[in-house]
Amino acid sequence: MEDATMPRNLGGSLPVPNVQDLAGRPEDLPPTLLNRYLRPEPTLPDAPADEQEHVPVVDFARLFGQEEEARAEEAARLRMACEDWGFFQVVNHGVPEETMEEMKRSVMGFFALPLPEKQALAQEPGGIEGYGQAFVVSEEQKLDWADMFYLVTQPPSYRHLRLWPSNPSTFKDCLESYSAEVQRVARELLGAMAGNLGVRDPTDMTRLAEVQAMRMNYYPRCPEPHADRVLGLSPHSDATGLTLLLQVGSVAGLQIRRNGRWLPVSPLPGALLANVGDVVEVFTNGKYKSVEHRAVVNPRQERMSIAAFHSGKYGTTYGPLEDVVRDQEPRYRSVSVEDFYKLVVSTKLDGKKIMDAMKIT
Ligand SMILES: O=C(O)CCC(=O)C(=O)O
Ligand SMILES: [Fe+2]
Repeated sequence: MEDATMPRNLGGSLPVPNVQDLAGRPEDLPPTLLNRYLRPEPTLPDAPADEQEHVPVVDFARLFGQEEEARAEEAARLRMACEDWGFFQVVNHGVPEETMEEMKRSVMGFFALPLPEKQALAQEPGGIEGYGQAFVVSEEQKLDWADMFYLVTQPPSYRHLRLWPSNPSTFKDCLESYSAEVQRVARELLGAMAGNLGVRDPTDMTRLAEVQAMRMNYYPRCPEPHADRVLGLSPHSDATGLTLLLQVGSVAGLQIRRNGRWLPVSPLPGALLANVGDVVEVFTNGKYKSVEHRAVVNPRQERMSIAAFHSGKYGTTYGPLEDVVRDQEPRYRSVSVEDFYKLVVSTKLDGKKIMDAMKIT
């Protein structure tokens, strides 16, 4: 059934090879195909190892605890993280460890299934939900060394349960609990941001946690000598309100753009990595900026991650919040959520960043 509430056409992708399958038989990789993954020389350097800063850590339990001083301290850290980094690690978030571990196991179990079983849940043409790829729009563009499995998870009425795997048998229940827990964390964090920003009605911000989608990423190991010239995920900012990312194992791969360099991020055990999305940049009139990030591949080990994207409902509007703009000029346009998703797709097509399209010049 066609559902007016979700961007069903978002990210409709040209067919591309399954990368997990490709990585399993590197001897069959023809040069013309390999060429679609090999990137030109890097334009930004990596941050040298001895100069690497650490993403700020926000203690969720202190931020919402009883002790006033601790709350203020944590709120200040959150403010700094949002203004200066766009990324932060969230610890003591209250998502039960067992729920996180079970989610990781379920995702590992899913990607370990034989290809035909996964392909039974393949994306439909023009749709983003399901197993496949996002945003492949031209034969010329460089491809990511990854497969993904994308599901809309909240609110429950938005779900396309046909695409929810029955194997592993724990997957559905586990996704359901994990999704609700992470949505709670996102909602509370957005509420705390509203407090920091002087937004009088916190629901102006927390409505960005009403819709949730999960992108489960699988990055196969990439055979030498190509690993240095291949990316798992192209540089991008998230076209959502707030993202909460769970890395499945200890293999590193995420890098964020900071001070003109790529800075690797190693998640703390048990932490959720939060990042400000494009919609929060618009809501805050640019006070909090979405930050570009990418995933590199590993020549020896596969890597998986689970990104939970939070955004607003169809039928609402994205634009700078009155309480933030006050006597400033709005620097971003206000658009319907539907039009925002159209921009997401069209700015991908002409390679231009969506924020440029949203900015008032
Ligand atoms: O795999 C990662 O660490 C990053 C994933 C990501 O940025 C995304 O799914 O938008
Ligand atoms: Fe991302």
